[in-house]
Amino acid sequence: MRTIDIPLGDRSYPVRIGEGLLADPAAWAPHVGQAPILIVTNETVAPLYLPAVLGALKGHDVDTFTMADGEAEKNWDNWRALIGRLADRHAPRDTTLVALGGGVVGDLCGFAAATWMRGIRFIQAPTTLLAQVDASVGGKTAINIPQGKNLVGAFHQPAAVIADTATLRTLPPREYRAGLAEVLKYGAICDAGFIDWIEANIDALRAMEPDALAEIVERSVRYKAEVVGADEREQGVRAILNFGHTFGHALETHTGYQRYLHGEAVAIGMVVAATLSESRGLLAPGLARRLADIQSALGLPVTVPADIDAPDLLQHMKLDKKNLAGRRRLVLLSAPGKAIVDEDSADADILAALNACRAEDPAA
Ligand SMILES: O=C(O)C(=O)C[C@@H](O)[C@H](O)[C@H](O)COP(=O)(O)O
Repeated sequence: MRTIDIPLGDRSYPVRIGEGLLADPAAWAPHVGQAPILIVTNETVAPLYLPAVLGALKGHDVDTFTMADGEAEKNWDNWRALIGRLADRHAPRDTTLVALGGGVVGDLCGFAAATWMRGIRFIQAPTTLLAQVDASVGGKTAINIPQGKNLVGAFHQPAAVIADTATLRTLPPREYRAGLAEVLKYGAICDAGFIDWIEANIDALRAMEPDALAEIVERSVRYKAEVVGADEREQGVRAILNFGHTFGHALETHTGYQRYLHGEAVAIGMVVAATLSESRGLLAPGLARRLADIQSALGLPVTVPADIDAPDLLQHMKLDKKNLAGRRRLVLLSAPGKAIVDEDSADADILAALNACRAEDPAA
């Protein structure tokens, strides 16, 4: 087991990464006391991993809350149902919530933890690649509303992250690929050498080779720990973690959270953001093409579909959380591995970048 600390003063916590952690009582023991535990999970994950977690937590007072699977479930109805369960069970303030699942479960469970009795303890037990490398770390919790992604939420740090890398072996291939988009994001914004590493290891990543998986989870968490440790509440540098997300969130919102997995939308968004960086003259030509080629090789989408109008996406971007004082703020690149926050892209620049990223083959 490897441990990476998220350095946040009295809100610091460990991210524990290893094979078989969910079933290991020793992985849980330091983070759960004698108070009640409510495990939040979904219908896909529950049959696979709930028995192991219940076994590891034997002797504790444990209840479970199981929701349906999918991004569209990160909504008011499930938040209300989860809060209702806590109320029905008279859950005291020392209750621990456990998010057992992907980013949707983690974000919704975290938001319930942030809001029940003004904030209770929770543990992230991420079972998808995307949640292990990104969503479970950093304390962003939220639900989606029809007007926009993650628009209702809170910063609420977990007490620990228990990332069992054995769970990645049961991931549907599409879910796994979606997680790779957030992995590549760290290369684009933090470390050009990581882009090189990913490019050189495409076959190993496609084959889900254990060493390659261990490398991407640990490296990604280290990049995220550094950024979150420097700026917990996104007052500055943390915004770079949003590279590709302004466009990705617009795609997700526009399609009702039904068409794309989050990582897929971010993959398209990263290509658009890199294309815009190049057309604005901020970034030397070539990286947008390179990111698109890597993503295509990893089985990720890279183009804006023909049936989605660029002005509609621009409209959704008005509610992006990075915007300040009526100014749109975008995360762009100035070099491979170097992100900047830009306030000067005009509507016309953005529309041109979106249209430049249309599929060359209209059937694609
Ligand atoms: O942790 C962050 O900060 C991020 O922006 C990471 C993103 O990859 C993640 O999808 C996050 O939940 C998006 O947050 P939002 O503030 O854009 O809703």
